Amino acid sequence: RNQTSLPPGPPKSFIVGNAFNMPRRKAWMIWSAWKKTYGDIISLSIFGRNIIVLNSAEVAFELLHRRSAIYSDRPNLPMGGDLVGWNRGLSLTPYGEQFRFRRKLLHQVFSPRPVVAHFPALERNVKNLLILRLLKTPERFADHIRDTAAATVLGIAYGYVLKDKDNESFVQKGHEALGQFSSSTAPGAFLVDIIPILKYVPAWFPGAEFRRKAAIWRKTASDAADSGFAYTNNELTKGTAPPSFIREHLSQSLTPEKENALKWTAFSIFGGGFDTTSSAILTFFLAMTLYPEVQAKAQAEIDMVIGNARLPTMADRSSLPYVEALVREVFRWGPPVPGGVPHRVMKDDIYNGYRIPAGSTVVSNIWGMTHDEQLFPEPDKFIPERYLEIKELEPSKDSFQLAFGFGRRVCPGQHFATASVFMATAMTLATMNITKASDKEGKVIEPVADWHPGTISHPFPFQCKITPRFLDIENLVLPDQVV
Ligand code: HEM
Repeated sequence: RNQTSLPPGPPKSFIVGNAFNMPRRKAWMIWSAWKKTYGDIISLSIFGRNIIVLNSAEVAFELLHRRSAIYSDRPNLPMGGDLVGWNRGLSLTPYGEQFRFRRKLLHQVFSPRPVVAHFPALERNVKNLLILRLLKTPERFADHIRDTAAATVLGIAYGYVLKDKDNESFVQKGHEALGQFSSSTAPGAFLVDIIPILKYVPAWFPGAEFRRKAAIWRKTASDAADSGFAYTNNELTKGTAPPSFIREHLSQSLTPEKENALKWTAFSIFGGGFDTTSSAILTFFLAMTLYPEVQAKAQAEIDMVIGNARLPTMADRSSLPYVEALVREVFRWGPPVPGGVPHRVMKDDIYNGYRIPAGSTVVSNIWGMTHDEQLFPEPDKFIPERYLEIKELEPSKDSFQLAFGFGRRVCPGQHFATASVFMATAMTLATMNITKASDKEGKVIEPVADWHPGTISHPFPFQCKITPRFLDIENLVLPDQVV
C-alpha cells in the first residue's frame, strides 16, 4: 500500500469526486454497507474536499480521542452552520478560545459531581410531567416525554418551570428550532453542503428554495435562543429568578461577546439535551412495546429491590442492574445521534499507513458502531442481557461511550442524559405496563422499529397502550408540586 494514499472508498469521478454517490438520507446505513467493501476507515471526496468516515469504535477512539489535540475542530457546514446560523451554538463552534470558554461553563454544571445537584428536579419532573400525565392521557405519551425532557433542561439553563400551556411557546419554539437543526445539518441533505459556493446564490433565484428555508429557520433559532435569555433576564430584574445556568454566570463584567456566548451556550443545553433525551425515552417506550419479556424482567427487578410502596429514585440506580443494562441497550439499539456530529482534523495525519489530510471532515458512524455484528450479535434485536454478564465493559462495547461522541467534543451532558433516561425508564416500569395497542376492530397494531433520518433521530410515531400496574397507583404518585 502506498504510504501516502487516502483510506479506501467508493470510486471517485473526475472533479466532482463522490458528489453524486454521497448518501443523502440515513447516511450511516450506507456507510455501514460500505464497510463490508472498504473497511473501518473510508474516504470520500466532494469537489476536492475530503470526508473521512470512521466505521469502527476502535478507529474513532484512536483518532478522535487519543489524537484529540488535532481532531477537535468542526467543519464549516454551509447550510446548518452559516445560513441557518447554528455555528452560534457550541456544537458547531470551531476549536479555539470560544470553544474552551463554553465547554468550561458547561463543565461546571454537567461533570459527574455537580450534576448530582439536578437529580431532585429530574425526579420531580419525571413524576409530575411523565407519570402523572400518563395516568391521565396515556395516548399522548410522546408529548409527555417531550415535555419532561424539555422541562429538565429548561430548568437548568433558564430556571424556567414548565407549565401546561407551554406547548404554545417555549417548548414549541425550541422543538421547531431543533427539528430544523436536525434537518439542516443531516449529512448530505443539502446540495449546498456538497457545493458550498451555492450559498452565495440569492434567495430569489429560481431553485434557491434552500436559501428561503434557511432564512426562516435562522429566525426560528434566533427567536428560541433570545426568548430563553430574555426570560431569565426579566426574572432577574424582578428579583424572582431561581438558580440557573444563566443566573449563575450573568454579570455586569461580561463583554458583549461573552454575554452572547452565554446566551448560545444556555441554548446549547436546551438544544443538546431536549431532542436527544426525548428520542432515547421514546426508544425505550418502543422497545417495551415490542419486547414484553424484557419489560417483565425489569419490572420484577424493581419490585424485588424497591417494592411497590415507593417510586424509584436516582439513589436506586446501582441496585438495579437489569434496568441499567436496559438503558444501555436503549442507547445501543437506537442511538439518538446515529451519524455523530462531524469533526475536522487540523493537521495532516497518518493512520494505519493512510493519509488523512488537514481540513478533512471526519464523521463517526455511531449507528454502525452500535450495530457491529462482531460486537453485538443480532444487533437489530433489543437484548439488555448483552450488558449484564460483562463486569468491565470494553469502551467499544459500551453504548454510553459510543452514543455521546468522542474526544474533546464528547457530549458535555452525557452523565445527565443517562441519568434522565434511567429515571424515566425506572419510574415508568415501576408504575405502568406498556403493551401493543389495538385498532377499532381489535386487531393488534404492530409498531415498526424505525427512526427518522435527521442528525437527531427519533423513532417514527408509533402507538402503544399504557395502563397503570396497580389500582392505587395515584397514591404512590401524588404530585408534590403543581405543574
Ligand atoms: C440522549 C441524550 C444525548 C445524546 C445521545 C447526545 C449525543 C451527543 C453527541 C453524539 C454529540 C457530538 C459529540 C462529538 O462531536 O463527537 C453531542 C454533543 C453535544 N451535546 Fe449531547 N447528547 C445528549 C444529551 C445532551 C445533554 C443533556 C446536553 C446538555 C448539556 C447536551 C449538550 C451537548 C452539546 C452542547 C454538544 C456539543 C459539544 C461540542 O461541540 O463541544 N447533550 N451530544
